Amino acid sequence: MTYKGEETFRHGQPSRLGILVTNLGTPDAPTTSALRRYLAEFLWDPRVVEVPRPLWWLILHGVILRIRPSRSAEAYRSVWQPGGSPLLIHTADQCEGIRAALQKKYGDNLVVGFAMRYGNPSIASVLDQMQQQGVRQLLVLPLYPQYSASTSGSTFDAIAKDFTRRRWLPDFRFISHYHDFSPYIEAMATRIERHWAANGRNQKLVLSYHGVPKKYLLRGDPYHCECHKTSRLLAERLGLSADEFMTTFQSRFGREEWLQPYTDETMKSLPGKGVESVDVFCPGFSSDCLETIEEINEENREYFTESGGKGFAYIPALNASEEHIEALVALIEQNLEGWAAPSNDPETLRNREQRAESVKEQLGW
Ligand SMILES: C=CC1=C(C)c2cc3[nH]c(cc4nc(cc5[nH]c(cc1n2)c(C)c5CCC(=O)O)C(CCC(=O)O)=C4C)c(C)c3C=C
Ligand SMILES: [Fe+2]
Ligand SMILES: [Fe+2]
Repeated sequence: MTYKGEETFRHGQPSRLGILVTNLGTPDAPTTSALRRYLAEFLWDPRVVEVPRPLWWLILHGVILRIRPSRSAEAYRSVWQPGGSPLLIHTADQCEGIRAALQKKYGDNLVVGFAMRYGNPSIASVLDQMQQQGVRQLLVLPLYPQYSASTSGSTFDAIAKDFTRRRWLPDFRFISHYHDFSPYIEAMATRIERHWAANGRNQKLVLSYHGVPKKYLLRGDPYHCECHKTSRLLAERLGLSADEFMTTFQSRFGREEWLQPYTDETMKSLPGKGVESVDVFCPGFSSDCLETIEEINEENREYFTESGGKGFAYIPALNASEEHIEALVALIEQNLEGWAAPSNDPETLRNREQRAESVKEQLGW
């Protein structure tokens, strides 16, 4: 076994602080073959589907990967933009926003990159680049406000797996969640209030989160609890009473029970309960993506209006908005505490190189 390292290492090389922003990942193209590749990687992750491997392999390869890729490709085609998948575009913009804000303060001794848990750019490729840039202190921020083993936990696994192949590991910090971080709550409240000021306010605010199987909650995953806490803090900040907002769970996958209430069933039943208009916001999605643009703003809008609902407004995700970037930068800075950006002034680097050379000379190397 040879570990990855840099044979050309020089002591006078700058060392840097790295911020790695990650998200879930998205297919490379809205085609059946690209979706098969993406879904095969995503759905084989044991953090995502907790079914015994041999049985799951048969179901995944025998059934799911034969049917789902072409259906999902069609859905992705409806949201695809000239620059690619919305999730990728927003994540790249967020990374740029964070980089601009942090480099203004810390200079280029701090580097910011983004990677995807599944697909491209891969975590391994971005960590390679960071190693070449001399990153010796690494902070990882998965853009999942609420912790779930299937998302944040899985991202940690991917980093840890990458580290098993490296010789020189950096100092390492990992932000596993930020569901109650007040600048994040404030950014969402600003977004919603601005929407209300421009478009008026509907009868109920529905806060829809991606679901997970109910058994994950029963096995100890804090995701459900963190979603409800985010909703409570947001509602408190907006001054909403209990009947003015609700929390629902979307994107069910497979046949078992997932977290309830389901967003789609809620949209079908609300008009019959006297709720004629809704605003929908998705606090768990840091970027708009297939699950918000197509599933909420197209599918669920249709369920609501076909069931007699009159007004349906989708409030876009935080994306690369100024208030979101500010919140993420505040989160990063809080987690950088005690990590001074390294000093890479030319004189320090020259001195370091000279000291190393004199040690080598003494040893006759
Ligand atoms: C935000 C948190 C997310 C959690 C929790 C989550 C759990 C989860 N997801 C699946 C299955 C699928 N999810 C899909 C898309 C998707 N999921 C998230 C986020 C969370 N998933 C995002 C941001 C996206 C969109 C990606 C994009 O490219 O826009 C898909 C793929 C689409 C499809 O074929 O429907 C699947 C499949 C499971 C099983 C799960 C929890 C166990
Ligand atoms: Fe998902
Ligand atoms: Fe979906």
